[in-house]
Amino acid sequence: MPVPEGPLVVGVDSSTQSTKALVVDAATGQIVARGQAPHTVGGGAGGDGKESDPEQWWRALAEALGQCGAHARQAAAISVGGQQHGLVTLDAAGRPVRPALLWNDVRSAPQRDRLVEELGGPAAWAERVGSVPAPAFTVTKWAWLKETEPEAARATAAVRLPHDYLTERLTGQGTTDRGDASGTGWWASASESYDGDILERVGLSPDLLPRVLRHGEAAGTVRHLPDLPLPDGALVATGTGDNMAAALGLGLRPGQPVLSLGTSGTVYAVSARRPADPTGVVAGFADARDAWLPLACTLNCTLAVDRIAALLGREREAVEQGGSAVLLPFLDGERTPDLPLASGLLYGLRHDTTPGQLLQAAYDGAVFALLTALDRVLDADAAPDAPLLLIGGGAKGAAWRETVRRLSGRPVQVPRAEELVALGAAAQAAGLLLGEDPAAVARRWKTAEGPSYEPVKRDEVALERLGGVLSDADALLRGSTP
Ligand SMILES: Nc1ncnc2c1ncn2[C@@H]1O[C@H](COP(=O)(O)OP(=O)(O)O)[C@@H](O)[C@H]1O
Ligand SMILES: O=C(CO)[C@@H](O)[C@H](O)COP(=O)(O)O
Repeated sequence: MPVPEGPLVVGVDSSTQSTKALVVDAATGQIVARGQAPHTVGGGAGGDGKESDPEQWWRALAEALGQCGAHARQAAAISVGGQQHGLVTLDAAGRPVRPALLWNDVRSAPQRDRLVEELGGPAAWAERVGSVPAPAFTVTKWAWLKETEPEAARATAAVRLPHDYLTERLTGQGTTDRGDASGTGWWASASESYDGDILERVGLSPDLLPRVLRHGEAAGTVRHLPDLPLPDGALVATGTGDNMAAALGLGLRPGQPVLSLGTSGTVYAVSARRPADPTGVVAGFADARDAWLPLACTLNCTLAVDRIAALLGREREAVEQGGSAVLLPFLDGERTPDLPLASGLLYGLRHDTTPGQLLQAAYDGAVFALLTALDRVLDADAAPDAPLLLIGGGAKGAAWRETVRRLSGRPVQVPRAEELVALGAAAQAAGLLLGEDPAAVARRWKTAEGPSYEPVKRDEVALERLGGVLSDADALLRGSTP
């Protein structure tokens, strides 16, 4: 391995399933060391939620950094990208009051419906906040907590997002950034500030929230932390949500579409225009710089398809083409389309349907849900033939890639760099350290380079079949019948 040229920086991705840490040479983008440690997601008291212990994220960070050996101790700057939306409630001593409610916990669907109506409906939310909240959004989770666990809400002295929690443990300062703040539902994109009226409606004092840093500001420096292999005094960048970090990590320019296949499926692009989609399909996030990140997200992506592969007793690549089965893999309810109470649906079985075709149908269902949002995400700046940048753990799989090609009809590019969230965080840390634009840092590191795949003819028959089943099964998918 070549000797690093520049100062070393650390980029962290604290996502749903694990923490990944990279030590990167700020001059060249070369990955000098990496570490990864898993997280546990539990169902909460009733078993129907999605919760994780923030303390475990901290321990996972220590473990992942520990795996980076001496290199982490030489880092001059660090930044943390984290799963978006999660509600972290801390007591006066900074300890979690209860496990964090994660982005894919849909128990706050009734509170979401009420909040949308109270504020004047979807169009009013889109205009003011930039997004019509899904039950993913922090504001709906806080409303759920106030209603369902009032003692926990009363004991809360600070409210944080996952990346804020980790950043604060590094620096001792309560901070966040505009990218991740834009997924709370109480940060209004129209005014680029916390919305006092929304906070009042859900009974949350702004004093409990972190300060929103501007792009390029430092969150602080690493304080003395004996359990973490980082040097005291290293610079800490703002950090951001994982999708915003990946956009930085790709050095994304406006109009370049990204499809990310991880626990969540996401489709997004950077835009110079503030998004405000009244249908609620597109969340109008801010990016981690000064632009915007219109994004649509599904709850059921790689984990759901892996689960179906396991049920069928097949390897994830053991797909077969053909047949007429349709599988909507909405195992966790769904966000795109907005069906929080849905469960998975299988239709179109015949005597000759094979297990491999059923697995392919699960891939089709997951990719179809994401692609329905692609045109809404892209604005007038987007070239219709721009390649889809395929990232996330699923991008390593041929079955995912071929499904995306067949159902999108677009060229696909798969960046060789695998950990784009952690790389984006590293680029943010390098940008802070060197006084450079983090997206320019990532472009200098050539993170988006990788094999390109020509477009293939779009499989209109499969798309039509999927769309037909989705609309015919609407009543079933909207109901709570398991
Ligand atoms: N070689 C592979 N082929 C296809 N999918 C893979 C491969 N390796 C990992 N994955 C998928 O990647 C997913 C994790 O992706 P990742 O982007 O790390 O998720 P997250 O950031 O949500 O925790 C796993 O659920 C797994 O299905
Ligand atoms: O909710 C969203 C985006 O709005 C998700 O994309 C989360 O940010 C979780 O990300 P992963 O753990 O799947 O990376």
